[in-house]
Amino acid sequence: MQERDVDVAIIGAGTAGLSAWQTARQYSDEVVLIEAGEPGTTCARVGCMPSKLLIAAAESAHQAREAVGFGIRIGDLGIDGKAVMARVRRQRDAFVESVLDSMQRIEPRNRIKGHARFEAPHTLRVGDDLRLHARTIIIATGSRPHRPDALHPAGDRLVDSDGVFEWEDLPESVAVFGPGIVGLELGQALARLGVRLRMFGKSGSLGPFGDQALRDYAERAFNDEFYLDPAAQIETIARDGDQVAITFIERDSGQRLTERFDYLLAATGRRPNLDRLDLENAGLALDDKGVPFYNRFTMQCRRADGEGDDGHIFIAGDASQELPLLHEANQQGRIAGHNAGRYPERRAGRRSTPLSIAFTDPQMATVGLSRDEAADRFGCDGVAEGGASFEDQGRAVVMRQNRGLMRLYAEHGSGQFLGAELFGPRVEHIAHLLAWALEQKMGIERMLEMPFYHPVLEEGLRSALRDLNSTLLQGPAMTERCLEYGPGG
Ligand SMILES: Cc1cc2nc3c(=O)[nH]c(=O)nc-3n(C[C@H](O)[C@H](O)[C@H](O)COP(=O)(O)OP(=O)(O)OC[C@H]3O[C@@H](n4cnc5c(N)ncnc54)[C@H](O)[C@@H]3O)c2cc1C
Ligand SMILES: NC(=O)c1ccc[n+]([C@@H]2O[C@H](COP(=O)([O-])OP(=O)(O)OC[C@H]3O[C@@H](n4cnc5c(N)ncnc54)[C@H](O)[C@@H]3O)[C@@H](O)[C@H]2O)c1
Repeated sequence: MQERDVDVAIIGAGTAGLSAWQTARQYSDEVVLIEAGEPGTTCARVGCMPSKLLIAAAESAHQAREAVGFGIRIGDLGIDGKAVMARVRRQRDAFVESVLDSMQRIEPRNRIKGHARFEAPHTLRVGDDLRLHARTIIIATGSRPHRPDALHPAGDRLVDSDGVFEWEDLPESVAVFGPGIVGLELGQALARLGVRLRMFGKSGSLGPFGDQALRDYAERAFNDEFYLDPAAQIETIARDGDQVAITFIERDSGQRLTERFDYLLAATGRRPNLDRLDLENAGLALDDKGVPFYNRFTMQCRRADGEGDDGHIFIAGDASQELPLLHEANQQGRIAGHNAGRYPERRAGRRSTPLSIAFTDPQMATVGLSRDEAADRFGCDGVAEGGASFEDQGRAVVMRQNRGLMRLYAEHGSGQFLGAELFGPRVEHIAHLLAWALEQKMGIERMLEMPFYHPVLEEGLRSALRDLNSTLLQGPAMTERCLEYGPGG
């Protein structure tokens, strides 16, 4: 058994692990990055990038179909599934390659291949042949798709998001289980690429929305394109020839139907990769799901033997189960890297405004506090709500993308902006403006003083802000758009 002493050992070479390495390396030459699987990060291999590549192809098909609404005839639409998947995989490989290139900056002796697990609080066993003694350790092991037992009867026809990007051709049909962000992004893209699709959820949840009005609106909008039942009644799932047969109660007719699909796509959430780390040897306090308690400003895990969070083990990225998003993994990795590098000194890192965007059409986004979180913090009477529809918004009408709704929350009295849920065309941009406004701690009146061009989608945001301002009793209600701001403004 080879033994080695290091200053910082980072488990997992994903986005969080790489950003942790980059920062911890500023403090020591002895910072090792351990990777058990294929390097290249979840984001580039099976996450953000390949999913957006599939969505881009689907958008193109959708625009071609929609062109007729502008008086433009394109003729018969042909979708070459093999070519679509070839481009997805080719571009995906290029993104992975760029990550691998940047990893070359890490000295080979500090890149360790193998599965790491704890033998003791300061000792990691990597594979069969290496034992590492580390002054500090960062857990950046990411997450993996969860496949509930109920879906296992689908056998080898059961895939998850990792499997989709290995397809060499588009299937004829897919049943998607889970209308979360992964299910909606991939499901809508597949439907737009001509795949026969049904989407089944459980308990009524839909994407990231907490606001019932947005959930209802989004459910209707998606159902215009493909079958979606967020609270589905599934009776049986069985392997049938080369397919999977699903018996379910159809949402509107109440009929019992049995349909066959090429694949059952499990988009039923993700679980942190903490179960094979032998965390019981790490001396950490764990919650009932086995996730370490940690301080979100230092990313320092709490020791099992005390109340404090002053241990030498840190956590970052999807493994922390806080907000499984790329920019969060990056930020958490940076904080963990700095604190592990300069341990035992520690500093609180900066955590930015919560921001999440689903690349569906219309897009879904959440910023800052949800309505329930705002009510918990300020009391129900302390929170004002306002909103606007995209249905009559000028620029959205021009583009034939006038579907969607915005809900904004602010604090009564101060007029402080608190958060928003958005469903609408390209709301990724409005979500960023709102996140930046939150970072600046802006009030609704000040946000209304910002410039708004004409005609742009952001004028819809102005309508929502006006509505919220009048609920706050800080300004007049919006009466008629055109009179004040020009058509649709
Ligand atoms: C389909 C999909 C689409 C997504 N789209 C977006 C998006 O558009 N925008 C966005 O912000 N986020 C998106 N995400 C989420 C985003 O990809 C993740 O939040 C992010 O990649 C997490 O990074 P990470 O470093 O925590 O984990 P990872 O990149 O998964 O890295 C963890 C690494 O640890 C390794 N590892 C695990 N256990 C061990 C061990 N014991 N020993 C050694 N190595 C180990 C793993 O092999 C892995 O390489 C998407 C996710 C999915 C699945
Ligand atoms: N655009 C993005 O930023 C993006 C894209 C994809 C993923 N992500 C990240 O990945 C995380 C995981 O996404 P996800 O969609 O896999 O998980 P999720 O937890 O958001 O959604 C899972 C969905 O599956 C449903 N579900 C659970 N068990 C089920 C069952 N047996 N049958 C039917 N439905 C079931 C849940 O009710 C929920 O609606 C997200 O929270 C997000 O942070 C981000």
